Amino acid sequence: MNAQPPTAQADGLQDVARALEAVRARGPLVQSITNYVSMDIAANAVLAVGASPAMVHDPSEAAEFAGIAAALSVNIGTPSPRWAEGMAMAADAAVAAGRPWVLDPVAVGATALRNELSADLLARRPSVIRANASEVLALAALAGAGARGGSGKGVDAGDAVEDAVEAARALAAQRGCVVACTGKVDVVTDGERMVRVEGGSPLLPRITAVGCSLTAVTAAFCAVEPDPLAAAVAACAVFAAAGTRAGREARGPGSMRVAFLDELSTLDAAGLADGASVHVLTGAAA
Ligand SMILES: Nc1ncnc2c1ncn2[C@@H]1O[C@H](COP(=O)(O)OP(=O)(O)OP(=O)(O)O)[C@@H](O)[C@H]1O
Ligand SMILES: Cc1ncsc1CCO
Ligand SMILES: [Mg+2]
Repeated sequence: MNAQPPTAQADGLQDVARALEAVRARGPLVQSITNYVSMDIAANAVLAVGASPAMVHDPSEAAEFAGIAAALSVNIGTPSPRWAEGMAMAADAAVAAGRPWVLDPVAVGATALRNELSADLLARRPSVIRANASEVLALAALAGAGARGGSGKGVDAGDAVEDAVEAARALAAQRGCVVACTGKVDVVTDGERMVRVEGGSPLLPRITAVGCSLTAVTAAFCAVEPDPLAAAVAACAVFAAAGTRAGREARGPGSMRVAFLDELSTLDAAGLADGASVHVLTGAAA
């Protein structure tokens, strides 16, 4: 392990600002297979950062669409056997086309269907896994990456990110992917490098599907940034900054949801520096 002191925050945030500019300049087409709860906010978050969302899940078209999308996001939040078929076909088509895809294993650990589906999708080589701490612990245990399992309450986390950092690192190393473990702080790792992103607001987990939206936005960043660790850090930092800034004005979850989408759409380098910080814990960021 290549231990280094935390780098200057500004360096990491400059990379984030460049990645955000690239998303806005290129407007990548992002396919999302996501749960019924999240469809609206996830599509709006992808639009707000400057990409084009398309919610395409049915097995009759999911693989065909993955061939034209720049990146794919797969969220298992409201699963069924038919949706699972579409997820597997789309993931395989994305990999065959050399496109990145991001997995969100919602409430893995809660039911046999979610465990089987998550294990199946994990074998299809996601570029990034974006999950809360309880989901990271559960998925790592399922994958035999040495964790104790999670204490989630359905789709909500019951564990702190700090307690899932080693599971995230082990899972990423075992699978050769990036794990973005989110919560009060976010930790992003590829098994060697580890980056912590700070910011956000306690109002964020009081709005449903903000994590699902972050998963879809992570796919948008993966479409323009070839390093999936840098892409996941950028998505987390953009959410952290927009969350911090929206949280200052919001009166509760309702106005927060609106303010958060507005902040996402207007965020610039100054807003990033105002609302988020990026700390490289181990390994080179670039
Ligand atoms: N207490 C908090 N303070 C600041 N930011 C937070 C807090 N909790 C979550 N966040 C932020 O909210 C976003 C969603 O992360 P979270 O871990 O809550 O996802 P999740 O549990 O998968 O959510 P969902 O399943 O409802 O979509 C991330 O950007 C994360 O940093
Ligand atoms: C509330 C809820 N139930 C299934 S998915 C979802 C969205 C947050 O994960
Ligand atoms: Mg979630």
